[in-house]
Amino acid sequence: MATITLDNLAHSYLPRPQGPEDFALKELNHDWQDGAAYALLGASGCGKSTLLNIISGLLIPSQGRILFDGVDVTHAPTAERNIAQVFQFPVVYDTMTVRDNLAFPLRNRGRPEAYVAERVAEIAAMIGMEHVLDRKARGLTADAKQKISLGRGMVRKDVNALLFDEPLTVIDPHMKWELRTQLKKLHHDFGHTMIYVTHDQTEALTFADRVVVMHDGRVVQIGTPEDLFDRPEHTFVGYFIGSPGMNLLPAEVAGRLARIPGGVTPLAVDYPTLTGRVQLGIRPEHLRLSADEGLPVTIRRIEDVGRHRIIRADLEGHDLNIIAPEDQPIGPEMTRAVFDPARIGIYADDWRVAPH
Ligand SMILES: Nc1ncnc2c1ncn2[C@@H]1O[C@H](COP(=O)(O)OP(=O)(O)OP(=O)(O)O)[C@@H](O)[C@H]1O
Repeated sequence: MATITLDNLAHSYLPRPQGPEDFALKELNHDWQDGAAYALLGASGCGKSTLLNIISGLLIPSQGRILFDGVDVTHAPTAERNIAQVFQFPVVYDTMTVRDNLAFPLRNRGRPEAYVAERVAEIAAMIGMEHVLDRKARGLTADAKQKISLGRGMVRKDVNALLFDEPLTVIDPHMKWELRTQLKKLHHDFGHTMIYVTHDQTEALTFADRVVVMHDGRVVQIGTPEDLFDRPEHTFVGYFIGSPGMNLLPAEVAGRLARIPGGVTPLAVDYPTLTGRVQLGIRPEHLRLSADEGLPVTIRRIEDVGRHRIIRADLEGHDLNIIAPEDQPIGPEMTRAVFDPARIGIYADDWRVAPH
């Protein structure tokens, strides 16, 4: 395993980039800690694959360096980086048996056959393919082939890092959950440095110790799933994480009060004088409906999603989502929304503002 350092890294696909907007990956400094499980999360086109390809050596960055345990590998080819990769679609040898496919990376490195057999058995059990080890890969479903790809990616214990690029796309939903749990267990048992690219927040939040959220070519926050939920550093994180995401309302902040559509709501802390576009952010979980306190809302729709209800409301022309417990009665007198002051975040030009 290795610590992977990104040093002033940036990438533009254009030969002569003029400004930040020409960079698919904007300047980034970060250490991926040895043995940690990271998810790289963001919407399509935000630069996830660009970053992963730089780490794996498929792409040479136009700026900065990448180091494995302090050694500069910026220009080293993939083969020299000692990493295992699993892609979105299966990469298997059709004419080989499942067993030989799984054994391939180990035999390639000249491991003794007894060790190969032991590891293949372990991995086959993990991906639930013990019973088809002697079948040829040809003719297996895409789902089964992708499990082989995952198994092949994980069979070596001595890699610097394991990189996954949306590896569960072709896997059926039930198996997805199972494989994600297995990957997490594998990480726990072997302590590989893992980087897992996805645009699916559930996948990222269940798999990773640390989630790296990317937006528009920039890393906007690196944190635990709890950090991302409790303290989104950027409005994109607030909006992208959560179901539904954080509510954002235009605001004017003075001391411990925020003026938002519908009136004034108290804040738990003082803020400095703010410039730029100021917004108040609050998660639907931290709002509650009331008959007599808070700001006036119009309820448009109530969705029952099992564990709780999502109330789609309107606050002076702005959407406001509120999550209410399933057992809370919602009568016609519940026409106000109460904001929990301790859970409000204030944002200026999309970045969270630290209170005084
Ligand atoms: N080879 C390329 N040449 C030019 N532009 C590219 C190339 N590859 C990616 N881009 C652009 O760089 C930006 C980031 O793309 P990237 O594939 O890294 O995003 P992503 O988050 O992985 O998206 P997806 O999930 O759709 O693969 C996009 O605007 C994309 O159009």
